[in-house]
Amino acid sequence: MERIGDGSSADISHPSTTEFGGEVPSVSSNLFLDHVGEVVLNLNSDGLSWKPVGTTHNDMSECTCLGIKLTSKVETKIKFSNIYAVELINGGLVHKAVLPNSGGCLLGRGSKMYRFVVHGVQRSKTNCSLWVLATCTFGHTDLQTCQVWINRINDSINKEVGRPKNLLIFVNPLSGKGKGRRTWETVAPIFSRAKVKTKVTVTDRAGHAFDVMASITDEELNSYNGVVVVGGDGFFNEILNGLLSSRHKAPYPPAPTDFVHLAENNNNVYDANDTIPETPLQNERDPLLESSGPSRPGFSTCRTEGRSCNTACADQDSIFPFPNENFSLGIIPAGSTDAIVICTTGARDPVTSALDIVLGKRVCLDIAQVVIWRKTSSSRGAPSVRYAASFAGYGFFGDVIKESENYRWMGPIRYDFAGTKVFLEHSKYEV
Ligand SMILES: Nc1ncnc2c1ncn2[C@@H]1O[C@H](COP(=O)(O)OP(=O)(O)OP(=O)(O)O)[C@@H](O)[C@H]1O
Repeated sequence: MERIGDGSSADISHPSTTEFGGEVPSVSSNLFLDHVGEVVLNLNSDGLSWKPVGTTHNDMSECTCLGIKLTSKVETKIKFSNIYAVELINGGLVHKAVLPNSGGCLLGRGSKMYRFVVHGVQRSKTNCSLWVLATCTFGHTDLQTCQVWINRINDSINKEVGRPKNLLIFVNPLSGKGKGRRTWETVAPIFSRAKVKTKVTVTDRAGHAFDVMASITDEELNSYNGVVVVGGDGFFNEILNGLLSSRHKAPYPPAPTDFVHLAENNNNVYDANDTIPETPLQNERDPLLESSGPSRPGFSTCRTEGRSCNTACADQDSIFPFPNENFSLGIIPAGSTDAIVICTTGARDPVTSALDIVLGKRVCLDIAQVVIWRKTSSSRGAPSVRYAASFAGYGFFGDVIKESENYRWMGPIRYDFAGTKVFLEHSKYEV
């Protein structure tokens, strides 16, 4: 056990480090906790815990830190997996504590303190799918003590696996009712606090993000830990298609029989499995493309040892040359429907999504591949391929989406309006 402090009366310490079998040595100090008073703060391999000092059985008044009700006798804990940042803030007076130990030995009344904030998350009490921000401010009269704590906490959170360091962000300013940019401005401080580098592109037209994703080199893409979409389902699918269109290689499914007949009549028989060229890795099993699902072309849910991931994982029949195992896709909801976010996080909350991303929380995502065979003899060559993460529409649904674009100014209600209009047109669709 290592004691960090300046040797003030309450901080009398015999600096020592307890280290078991290479584990993170636990550290302990007396610090001042905003709104609580003097506490003994401990750091161990799992996280932080603290307990108020100098209280008696009668001192059972309550206060709140990290949104948790504290009584003077209760030890409070937060795991490193739920901490995303720690930072030194301007010195100044700590808030007068609620607990009677506020006038403890660490601090004379009105003393100036150096302070650091631990930024964490916790589940909302009213909706367990939501993260809420939770902060805790610790103080000490000695700057060096604060700095040592900041470094120790940073060392520990940097060891958390799967957290991104560098992200490519696309913002659709017209998402929903034009709230993409505002949504990004709301969550951007979470990324900067967590020291995640971001390269932000605000699109200037439909198809802009597709073009960037389709043309970016694998080398550049792999300098990022993932792509984050600030927008709705349509925008996410656009980026997904840009990402996969030139990178996902897999045999096509068999062509429909009517297509084959029609093609034969035109003396133009295509072999549906006459697949996409340039698949040099076809038979080489990429160690990053583990799958637990049945062998079929395309993407499937995957599980890696002891955890799930939301990186699109291809089966052995398909090639998805991503050297970066941790490459992930993220969405911060700003759209009209946001079905993908609701399905993957259980909530439609930009802050929850941003926190999931900086904390490296992942979930698998199935991707559907839609192959559109062309029927004209002039269209020999690869069929048209699309990818979808939430749904693929044809006929009535396709018409509704197309029509709804004329009423984007209405916001989400445009789908109801366009749906009614297209329904009343009473079109027929061949399937
Ligand atoms: N700058 C832009 N100007 C016009 N259209 C854009 C721009 N950027 C992206 N788009 C297009 O806007 C379409 C819809 O965007 P998005 O999915 O973000 O919002 P939404 O349609 O309101 O939400 P949802 O898809 O959840 O219903 C996307 O298909 C995308 O191609």
